[in-house]
Amino acid sequence: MAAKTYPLMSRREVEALIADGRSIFILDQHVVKADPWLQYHPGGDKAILHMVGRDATDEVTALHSADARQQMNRYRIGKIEGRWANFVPPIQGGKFRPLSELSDGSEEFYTNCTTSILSSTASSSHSSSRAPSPVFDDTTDPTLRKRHASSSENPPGPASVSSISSADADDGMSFLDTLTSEKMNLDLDKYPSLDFATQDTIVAKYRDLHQRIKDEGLYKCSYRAYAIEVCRYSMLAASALLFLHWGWYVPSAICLGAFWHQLVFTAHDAGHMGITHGFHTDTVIGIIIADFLGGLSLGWWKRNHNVHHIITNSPEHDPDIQHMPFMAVSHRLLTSLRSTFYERVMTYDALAKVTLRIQPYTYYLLLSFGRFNLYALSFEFLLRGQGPRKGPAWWHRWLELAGQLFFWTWFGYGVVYKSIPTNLDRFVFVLISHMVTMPVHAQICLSHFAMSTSEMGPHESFPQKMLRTTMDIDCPQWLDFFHGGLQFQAIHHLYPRIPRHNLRRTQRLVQDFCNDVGIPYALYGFVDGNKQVVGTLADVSRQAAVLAKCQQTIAGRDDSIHGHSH
Ligand code: HEM
Repeated sequence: MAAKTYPLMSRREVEALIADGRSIFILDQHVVKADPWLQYHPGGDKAILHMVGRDATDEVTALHSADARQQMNRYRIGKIEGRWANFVPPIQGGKFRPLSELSDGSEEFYTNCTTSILSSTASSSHSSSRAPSPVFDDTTDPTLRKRHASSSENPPGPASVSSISSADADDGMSFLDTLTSEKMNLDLDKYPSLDFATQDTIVAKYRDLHQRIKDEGLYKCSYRAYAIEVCRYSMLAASALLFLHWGWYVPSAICLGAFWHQLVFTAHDAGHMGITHGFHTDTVIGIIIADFLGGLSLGWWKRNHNVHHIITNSPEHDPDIQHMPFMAVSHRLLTSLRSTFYERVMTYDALAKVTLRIQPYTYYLLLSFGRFNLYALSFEFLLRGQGPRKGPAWWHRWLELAGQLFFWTWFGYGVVYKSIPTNLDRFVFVLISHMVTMPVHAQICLSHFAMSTSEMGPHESFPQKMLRTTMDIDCPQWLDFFHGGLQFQAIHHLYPRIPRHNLRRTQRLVQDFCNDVGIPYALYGFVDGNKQVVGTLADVSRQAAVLAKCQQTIAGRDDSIHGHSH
C-alpha cells in the first residue's frame, strides 16, 4: 500500500491552528493534531499540552512503545520542511496569532523564531509569553548570542545572595529578577550554546546513542535480576510477619518499612513500562505493588511523574518541585507562582515565610512523614477520578480502588488493629514503618533539588534539559539495591524505559556522549549530593530573608513618604 501523503504546512499555519485552540505538535517532520485523543490519552492531557507547538520527537520516543508511536500516525494532518523552531506552548504562557493577524512570510517567520526565544523565560503566571526576559531582552538574534567570557571560572551551583548588589536588592522583585538572570547566565556559561546548530548536533548524537543502546540489547529486561529482587522483598515481608507474630513490634515495623522502601523501586520501573515494556502488563505489576501492597496510587504517581519527565525542574510546571508552603528549591517560588499542574497559585504566604526560613533544618523531618501525605494524595486522585476515565487506561482506576480496599484490610485491619494489642504500640508501629521509608523520598529529591531550575527557553533540546536538571549518584555496585536504580536518574531521564538493571551499563555510554557534546554530567556521592540539596534549601532560605528585608525597607520608605505628605 502506498504511504499516505500529507500537505506541506508552514509554521505560520500551524501557529494559526494553535491560536484556534488545537493541540498540535511535531513528530518526525509531521504535524500531529492530538485533540481527538486528549481525553483518551493514558499519559493524561497535560503531558501532551506541554508539547503543543514543539517538536516532540525526542520526548515521544523516550516515553512511548513502538505501538503507541504507530497509533500517532492516525492523527497526522500535515508535514513540515526543514528545521522546526519551537513555540512556547499555550499552557506555559505562549501566545499564538490567528492567520488573520499577519500574512505568512519569511520575515515574520524569523520574528516568530526570535520572539519565542525571547519569551523563553515567560512564566505561565505572566499574561503573555512575550514578557521581557532578564537575560534575553536585549538580544536580537538568539543564534548570535555570546557565551560569557568568564564561563569556565564560574563556580557550579546556585548564585550566592551576597553577589546581588544592594542596588539590585532595593526592591524585592528586582532582587529576584537579578537572581534569575544570574542563574540563567551560570547555565549559559556551563552548558552548550542554545543555537540551532549546536542543539541539532546534540540531538543527532542523542538519537545515535539511542540506536546503540537498542543494538547492545540494553532494553532487554533481566528477569534474573528481578528474581533476586523478589527474594529480597519476600525475606523482608516474611521477617515483618514473623516479628509481628512474636510481638516484636519495632523490628517488625522496620522490616515492613524496608519492604515498602524496596518495592517503590519496582513500582517505578513498572510505571515507566521498564519491565516487560507492555503498557497494561507493567501497569498491573505497578498497581499490585503500589496499591495492593503499599496503599499508594500508581495512577497518582504516574500523573505527576509523566509531567515531571517532560518539563523537569520547572518551578511553574513540574509538580515534583512544588512543595509550597513547606519547601522551595527555587527563589522563583517566592513570587507566588501559578502551578499549571495543580491549577492554583502556590501562594508565598505567612506560613511559607516561616517554613522556608527553616527548611534546611526541617527537610529530612518533612521527608520522614512523606508517606502519610502520599496516602492523602492517592485518595484524592482515586476518589475524584483524576486519572484517564476513557481510552485504554480507563479500568486502571477501578483496579486501584480494589487495591486500596485490599491494602487497608490487610494492613489497617489485619496488622495494625488485629495483631497489635495496644494503641501506643499501634501508633509506634505505624510511625516507625512509615518513617523507615524516608530514604526513598530523599533519593527522589536528591536527583533534582540541587540542579538548575532555570527555564532556558523552547529551543533547548530534550537531552540537554534532562542533563541540566538531573544529577546521578555515584555508589558501589553492591549498594545498587539500596538506591534502586534512582541513582541513575540522569540516564533514566534520557531513556526512561531502559530496565533498571541495565542502567549501570548505559552510564558509560552516556558519559561518553556527554564528553562528546560538552554537556557536564552531574555525578555526586550520596553524602555530597545531600549536602548540595541542603545547600540549595539554605540558599533559598537566605534569599527569602533578603526578600523580606527588601520588602521591609520599601514598606518603611512608603510609610515615611506617607508621613511627610501628611
Ligand atoms: C496523538 C498523540 C499521542 C498518542 C496516540 C499517544 C498514545 C499513548 C499510548 C497508547 C500510551 C500508552 C503507553 C504506550 O503504549 O506506550 C501513552 C502513554 C504516554 N504518553 Fe502518549 N500519546 C500521544 C502523545 C503524547 C505526547 C505528545 C506526550 C508528551 C511527551 C505523551 C506522553 C505520554 C506519557 C508520559 C505516557 C506514559 C503514560 C503512563 O505510562 O502512564 N504522549 N501514549
